[in-house]
Amino acid sequence: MPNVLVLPGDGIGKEITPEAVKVLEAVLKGRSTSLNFQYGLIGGAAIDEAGKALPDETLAAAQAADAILLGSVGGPKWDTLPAPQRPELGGLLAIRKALSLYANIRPVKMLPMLVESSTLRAEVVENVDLVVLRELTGGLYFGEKGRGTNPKSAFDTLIYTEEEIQRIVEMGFQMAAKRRGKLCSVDKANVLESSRFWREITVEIAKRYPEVELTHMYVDNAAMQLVRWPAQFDVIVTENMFGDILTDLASMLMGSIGMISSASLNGNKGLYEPAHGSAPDIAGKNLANPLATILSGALMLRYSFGLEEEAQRIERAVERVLQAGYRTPDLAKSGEKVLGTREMGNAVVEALK
Ligand SMILES: NC(=O)C1=CN([C@@H]2O[C@H](COP(=O)(O)OP(=O)(O)OC[C@H]3O[C@@H](n4cnc5c(N)ncnc54)[C@H](O)[C@@H]3O)[C@@H](O)[C@H]2O)C=CC1
Ligand SMILES: CC(C)CC(=O)C(=O)O
Ligand SMILES: [Mg+2]
Repeated sequence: MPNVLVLPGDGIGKEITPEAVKVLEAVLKGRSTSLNFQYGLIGGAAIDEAGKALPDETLAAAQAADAILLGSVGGPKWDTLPAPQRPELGGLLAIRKALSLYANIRPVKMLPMLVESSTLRAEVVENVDLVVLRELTGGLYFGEKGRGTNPKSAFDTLIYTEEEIQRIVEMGFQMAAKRRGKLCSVDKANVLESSRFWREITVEIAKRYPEVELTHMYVDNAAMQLVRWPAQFDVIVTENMFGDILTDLASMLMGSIGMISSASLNGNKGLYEPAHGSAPDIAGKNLANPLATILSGALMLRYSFGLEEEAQRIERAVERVLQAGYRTPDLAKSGEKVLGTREMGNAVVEALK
C-alpha cells in the first residue's frame, strides 16, 4: 500500500489537509489501491514541538514516502526568527530542495460556474485554461543572500545552472506538446543576465520541438497580459519567484487563491500543496477554502499513482459542488450557499457518490 506523508503545517494548513485526506479516502474506497496516511511536522508547528522547521524525522519520512500532501507554513508567531530558521525557508523551501522538487505545476483553469466569482469581467476569464510551470529549487529564492556593513546593505542572488534551466524548460516543451502546443517562456532578459542565459537555452531546446510554438515574454508584460487576455496562454515556464508572483495573480482569474492546486515534482516523486499560504487572518475559523488542497490530492493520484480516473472523479465532484451553488466565503456572491471548510470537504465526498 503506498504511503502518503501528510504535513499539515500551520494556520489553515491544519484545516484544509484533513478535507483532502477525507476526499482521497472516499474516492479510493472499494478500489484496488488504497493509501496509507502518515503524519509529520513542518513549519511553525515543527519549531514549537521539535525545535526545527524541518525535523530530521520529517525529512526521513518524506524521503521514504510515495507522495507528500502539504498544507501551508508560516505565521506571525515565527516571523521574527532568523530567516534560515523560519517556517518558509527552514521548512518549506528546505523540503523542496532536499527532495529536488524542481518542477512546480500550477493549473489555472476557469470553471464556468465560477466566472462570476472572478474580479475580472466574464469575457476576460471564460476559456482560460493555462498551466504555470514554475522552477522550484533554484533562482532568486535559493541564491546566496546576506547582509553587508559599511554601507549597511542586503543582497539576494538569482543564479541558475545550465542543467537547472534545461530540465524545467524541457518539461515545459513536453507539457505544451501534449496540450495546445504553445509555450511562453517568461523572463526579464532585457535586464537580467540569468534571463538571457535562460532564453539562450530555451531557444536551443525549441529546435527539438518544432510542433511547439515558443514565445518569450518579459515578466512585467506577462503580469499585464494575464489580466488583459489570459486565454492567450497555454503553458508558461518561468523562474521561481516570477512563477510565485504570477500564480497568486492568476488565482483571481479563477475567483480565489483558494482554488489553485499544485504539484511539486521530481520524476514521480511528488509533494502536493495548494498555492496559497497559511492565511493567519482566517485560520482556526472553519472559513478556508479547502478546494485547492482537495484538487492537489487529485494531482497526487494523477502524477504519483497514475490513477487518472480517480483524479478526474475528484475534479468532477468539485465541479458538481460548485455547480450546485455551494461556496466557501472567499468565492461566495449573494444568493449562493455558504459552507465552512469541513462542510465543503463533506460536500465533495457526497458528490463523489
Ligand atoms: N506554501 C506556503 O506554505 C506559503 C506560506 N506563506 C506564508 O503564509 C503566511 C501568510 O501569507 P500571506 O501573504 O497572507 O498569503 P496567504 O496566501 O496565506 O493569504 C493571502 C490572502 O488570501 C486568503 N486565503 C489564502 N488561502 C485561502 C483559502 N484557502 N481560502 C480562503 N482564503 C484564503 C487569506 O485569508 C489572505 O487574505 C505567511 O507566513 C507566509 O510566509 C505564504 C505563501 C505560501
Ligand atoms: C514560502 C514561499 C516561497 C511559498 C510561496 O509563496 C509559494 O510557494 O507559492
Ligand atoms: Mg506563493
